[in-house]
Amino acid sequence: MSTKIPATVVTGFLGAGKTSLIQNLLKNAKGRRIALIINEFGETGVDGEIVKACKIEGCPEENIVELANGCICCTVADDFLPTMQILLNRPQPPEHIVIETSGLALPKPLVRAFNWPEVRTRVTVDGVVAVVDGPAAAAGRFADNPDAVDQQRAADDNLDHDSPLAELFEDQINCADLIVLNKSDLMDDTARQAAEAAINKELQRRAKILPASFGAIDPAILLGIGAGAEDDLDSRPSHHELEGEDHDHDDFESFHLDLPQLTSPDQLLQKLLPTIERHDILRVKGFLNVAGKEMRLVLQGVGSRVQHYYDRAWEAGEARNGRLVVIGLKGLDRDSIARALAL
Ligand SMILES: Nc1nc2c(ncn2[C@@H]2O[C@H](COP(=O)(O)OP(=O)(O)OP(=O)(O)O)[C@@H](O)[C@H]2O)c(=O)[nH]1
Repeated sequence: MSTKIPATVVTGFLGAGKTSLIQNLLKNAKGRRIALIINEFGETGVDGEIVKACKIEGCPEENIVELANGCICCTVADDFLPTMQILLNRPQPPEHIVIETSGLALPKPLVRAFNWPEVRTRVTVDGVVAVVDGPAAAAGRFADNPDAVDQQRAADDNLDHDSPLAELFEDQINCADLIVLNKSDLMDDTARQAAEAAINKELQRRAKILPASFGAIDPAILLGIGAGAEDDLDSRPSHHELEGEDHDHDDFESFHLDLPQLTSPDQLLQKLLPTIERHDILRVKGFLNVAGKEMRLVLQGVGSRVQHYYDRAWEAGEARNGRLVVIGLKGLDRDSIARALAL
C-alpha cells in the first residue's frame, strides 16, 4: 500500500474565493497536519498574510509557504519543486499539502510537475479543485464575446486566441476533479443555473459541481478525492497544450500603490469604486492604515464588488504601510489610476 502524501491543487480565477476556501479547510481540518503553498500574481503577497493572520490552530506559520516569483505554472522547476522537497524533508512531513495557484495560473503544468521523480515517489495529486466565481460566470464574464474577439483580432494580427479570461476559465475547469460554484449567497436560482450552464458549456470531462458560499465545503469532500491526477493528464484538456503549455501572462498586468494613512475607509472607497469601473480593474487587494485604529484594514475588490474588514492588530515595530495590489488586463493606465486614488 502506497503511503504517498496527498496534495490538493486549488485553482480558479482572480478573486473566485480560493483563499476563502482554504481558510475554511484549515479551520476545519481537525488537527490534520496540512502544509499550504500559496502562489500569487503580483509581487506583493496578500493571501499568505491573510491566512497567517487567522492564526489557525494546527496550522502554524511555518506550514504556510509563499511563492511570489511569478506564476507557479511557469516557475515549477525553480520554485515549486525545491519548496516541495523542503516540505518533504522536514523531520515531520505534512500529512496533506494544499497548493493555491495564482488566479492566472494553468493547473495542468503544475499537476504534470508531480511526475518529477523526486516528487512522484512521495506525493500524489489527490485532486484538483477549481473555484468559480458564480456571479461572474453567470454574467458571462468568462465567456467569449464573439464581437470583442473579432475586434481584438482585427486590431492585432498576432492575437489568434480567445479572450484571456475565457481561456483561463476553460483550462481551469477542464483540469478539475471538483468544481466549486462559489458565492452562492450572491446568486438566485436563475443566476445559479446560468453559472452552471456556463461551466457545462466548456466542461469536457466529468467533474462534480458543488455550490458553496465562501468556499465552505466539508474537508471530508475536498480532501481524499483520490484522483491520482498526475497519472490522468490526458483527460484534462488545455488550450495551451499546442503552445507547449506556455501561456501569456502578458495578457494581464499588476502593480502596487503605496497609500498614506486614511482618515476613514470611505475616503478611499469613494475614489476606488469609480476607478475600478472606469479602468475595468479585475482585482484589488491589500492592507490599509486607518487613523486611530489599532487594527490593520484588509481591502478586497473583485470587479466592482469591494469588501473591507479589520483583520488583526498592527504588530509592535511593524511599519503601518498601506499598500494595494491592482490587477487588470494589459494596458492598465497606471498613472491615471494612481492619480485617481491619490489621497
Ligand atoms: N459574497 C461572497 N464573497 C466571497 C465568497 N467567497 C469569497 N468572497 C470574497 O471575495 C473576495 C476574494 O476572495 P478570495 O478568497 O481572496 O479569492 P481568491 O480566489 O483567493 O483571490 P486571488 O488569490 O486574488 O485570486 C474576498 O473579498 C472574499 O471575502 C462568497 O462565497 N460570497
